[in-house]
Amino acid sequence: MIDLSVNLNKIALIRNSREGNYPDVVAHGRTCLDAGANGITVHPRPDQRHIRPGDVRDLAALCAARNVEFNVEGNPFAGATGTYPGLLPLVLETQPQQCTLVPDSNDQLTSDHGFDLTRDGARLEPIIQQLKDAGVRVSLFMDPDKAQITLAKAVGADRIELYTGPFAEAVTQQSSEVERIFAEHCAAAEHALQLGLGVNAGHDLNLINLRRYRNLPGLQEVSIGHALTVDAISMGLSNAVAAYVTCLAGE
Ligand SMILES: CC(=O)[C@@H](O)[C@H](O)COP(=O)(O)O
Ligand SMILES: NCC(=O)COP(=O)(O)O
Repeated sequence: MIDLSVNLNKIALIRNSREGNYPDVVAHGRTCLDAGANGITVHPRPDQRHIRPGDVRDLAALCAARNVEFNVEGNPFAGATGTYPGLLPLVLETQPQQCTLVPDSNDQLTSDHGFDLTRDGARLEPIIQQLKDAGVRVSLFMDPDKAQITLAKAVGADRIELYTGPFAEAVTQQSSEVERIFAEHCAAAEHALQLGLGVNAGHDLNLINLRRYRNLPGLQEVSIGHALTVDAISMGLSNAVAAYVTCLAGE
């Protein structure tokens, strides 16, 4: 079975468009776990556009109470800014089971590439060691590039998370590239498995492209947020409108 870790960024994004705590991110995390999700993912960003440090603390407590995996993603090189303490201090404080390091810049719209470990490997290595010493499993966000995945093992990663954005886009476009890209991911996954690395995947996975991607060799976990949140709206919108119409009719 492939584990599903639900990314709650987009619930927090809606919450942040008003003052207050509506929707309640922790309550929605509980709903995801009650519905069968295996864990929760968040990706706090320095601008706190969605997940805030308090959410990380509260969701860590929820996941610990439910004995499920908590996965915190983010840029390890982003230092403290304003009320954002920086990824490393936040992870060391909240002790998630897994930390997925992602090479995002501070103002990035969303994650769009894996690590270049030829460039970043040396400064990543002590960070990975520090996290592992604290008992946190470390996954690195990677493109399906075998040479880079060999370096992921060399710098001490436990797992990789394959960046699935281009695969997802090819499926959406019904491009003839889908099978070539998927074959590249399969080769990368097999290479990682041979090195003893675990294999996660994520970014823009959805109910359509997963029908193909779920066949990736050794796939342990997918983290999904954007499409799952959109599906929650689409699948629930008729019911919600009907409930309001009924309410307005005085029923
Ligand atoms: C690491 C990754 O793949 C991203 O999908 C990320 O977790 C999502 O971040 P945003 O929700 O900020 O786009
Ligand atoms: N690691 C990927 C993730 O957490 C969710 O990505 P997306 O489904 O929001 O694109």
